[in-house]
Amino acid sequence: MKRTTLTQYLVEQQREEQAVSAEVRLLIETVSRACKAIGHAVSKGALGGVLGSLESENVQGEVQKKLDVLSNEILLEANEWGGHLAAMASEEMETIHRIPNRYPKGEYLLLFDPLDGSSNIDVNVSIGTIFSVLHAPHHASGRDVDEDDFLQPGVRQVAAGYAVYGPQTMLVLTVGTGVMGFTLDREMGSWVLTDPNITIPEQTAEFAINMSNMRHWEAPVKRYIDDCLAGKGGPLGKDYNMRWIASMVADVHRILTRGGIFMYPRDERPSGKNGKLRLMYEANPMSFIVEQAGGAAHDGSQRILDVQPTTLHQRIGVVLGSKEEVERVRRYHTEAS
Ligand SMILES: O=P(O)(O)OC[C@H]1O[C@](O)(COP(=O)(O)O)[C@@H](O)[C@@H]1O
Ligand SMILES: [Mg+2]
Ligand SMILES: [Mg+2]
Repeated sequence: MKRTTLTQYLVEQQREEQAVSAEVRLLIETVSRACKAIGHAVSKGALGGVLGSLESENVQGEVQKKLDVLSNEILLEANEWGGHLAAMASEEMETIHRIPNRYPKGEYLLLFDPLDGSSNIDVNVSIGTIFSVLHAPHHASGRDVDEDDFLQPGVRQVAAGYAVYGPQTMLVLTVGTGVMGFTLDREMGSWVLTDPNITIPEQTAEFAINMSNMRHWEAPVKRYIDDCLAGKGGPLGKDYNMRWIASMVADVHRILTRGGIFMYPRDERPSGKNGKLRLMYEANPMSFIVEQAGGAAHDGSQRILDVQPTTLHQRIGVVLGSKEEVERVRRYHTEAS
């Protein structure tokens, strides 16, 4: 069987499809190498001394796990010299990280959630890394990048992807020409294309939501989940199944594989009115991937990829997955307004 590696796929996207520049190709390869290193650390668990929490908190006031910080360092270090970057931004860093002493200035910006699903680290459940690539606006002018340069809507993403550290380590990637899944061949150390042209089935009978927040949800979300729970005899006319892993990467990966709807909606708590997930390095890359796989993503009203960010770490409600169900939730919101 002919094996296509990530490198071969990217070269083909560069030369034949002109979907990526040589710089983006190298950048993705660098990120994918960092993900291999993170996956390696994850797999060592207690033997590598990587489990548990630190004393520190990140910018969102969340206690940092050792692996949050280690993964952030691995990504920073790999990309400091390996890519054509002007700057990086991360869930774990308050401000942007400029690439020092580069001339000409790098053309791209990299954003990442170095370790997604932190609550699952110590219990040996799938976790991941999410990343997004943007152009650095005005890079030709030679001026230093600032935080405002990152505040671009998700439609401008040049590439997005995630690595999932589960029973298999996989990298799922889009450069705007569909979604490709690569599995890490640990013996060879290479990412092998195992899931070409991933598409999400339009219809589904599976939902993913943290039900413990039900009492805080807005009415349209409650209506949708009530309809799902009503099953065959209810308005949707079918029995639904539910899954919640509590790692966005793993939940979205399941949806890409077998369809479904994923929701972390904004809710009526003061702390929930803007949602929980982060727009720039969780919602945007995942929405780009989901749309490229034929699905849809909105925040309850607006398409996520059209949202104009105002701050680097802003949160947003997320509804994504199989088109028909995602559109149904949007309709429920419209009918309620
Ligand atoms: O614990 P909850 O409220 O169900 O939240 C789970 C969600 O939080 C997250 O873990 C947040 O990501 P981080 O671990 O990167 O902070 C998502 O991956 C997941 O969808
Ligand atoms: Mg996350
Ligand atoms: Mg994280």
